[in-house]
Amino acid sequence: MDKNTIRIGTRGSQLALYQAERTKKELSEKFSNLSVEIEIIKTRGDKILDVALSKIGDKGLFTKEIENALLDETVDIAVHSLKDLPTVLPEGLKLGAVLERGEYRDALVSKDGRKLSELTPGDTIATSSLRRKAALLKINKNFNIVDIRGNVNTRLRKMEEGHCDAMIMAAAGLQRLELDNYITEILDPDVLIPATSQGVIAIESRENDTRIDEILKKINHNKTWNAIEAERAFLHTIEGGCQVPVGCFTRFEKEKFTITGFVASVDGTQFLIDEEIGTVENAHETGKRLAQKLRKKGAAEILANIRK
Ligand SMILES: NCc1[nH]cc(CCC(=O)O)c1CC(=O)O
Repeated sequence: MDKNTIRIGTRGSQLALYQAERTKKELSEKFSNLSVEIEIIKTRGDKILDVALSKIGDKGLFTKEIENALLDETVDIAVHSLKDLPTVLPEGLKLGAVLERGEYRDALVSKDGRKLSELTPGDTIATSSLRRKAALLKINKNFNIVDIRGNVNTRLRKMEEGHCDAMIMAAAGLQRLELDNYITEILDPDVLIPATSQGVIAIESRENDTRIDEILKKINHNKTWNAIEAERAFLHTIEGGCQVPVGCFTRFEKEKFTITGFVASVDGTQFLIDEEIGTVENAHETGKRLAQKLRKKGAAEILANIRK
């Protein structure tokens, strides 16, 4: 293996390619004689386009084939949207680094420019995320929520064709594709708490690959790392994946941060929310504590009912 080359494994979607290119740029800026190559790998999630994500119920749907390439040493690192990466990674792999977090909130994209507060029960709002669905139904139980799949461009086209009046997407995804002009409204966490790790680009690497560890150390963003340590510990302890209505976000104030998390029933009628304050030294424990707090309030029962 040429020690001046680093091969990035990524999905071929426009968003994934943007993220891989961003990583390549950061690597090239820090290591001028490193040759960075991008390898596109197709995943099962790219092939199944007609089933709601929450119904496939398969962790690592968008990551498994890429992780196998990492383990086979066909590639050296893999770039993902962190929110698509399960909290437990396959044996032999680890989270190597994260890039500075971008916009972490969700965005409303509506066909005629109306904001969320201007939408009425007759309007159809598309999202395939149970987290977004629960939060919308909590705001108005009569909203008509429908599923939608496909990449960002496909979704925008579906809306134009009449599939829905509005939809919710991660603002970061739209921004990365330079589609921010479609954003009608950025939704603050008091309206919709984002997904764990939303807006974070992650680099997965092999355990015990010291050459890669040395490289990744230089591009890792520490503050983002601390935030996602807390958020992923929360998600792991609550035992939520992308198949359950769970979310959290972290705000920093100097050395301290506050993590706010929620667990809800799919219809939004049960909605538990709480927060914890932590420091960078105990980020993991803080996230875990928040999950335990919500479990005491009944989070486990809410989630067990959804999984039934
Ligand atoms: N689940 C798909 C996915 N994974 C990452 C992003 C956007 C980028 C990010 O959140 O980091 C999206 C699109 C969306 O949720 O609208």
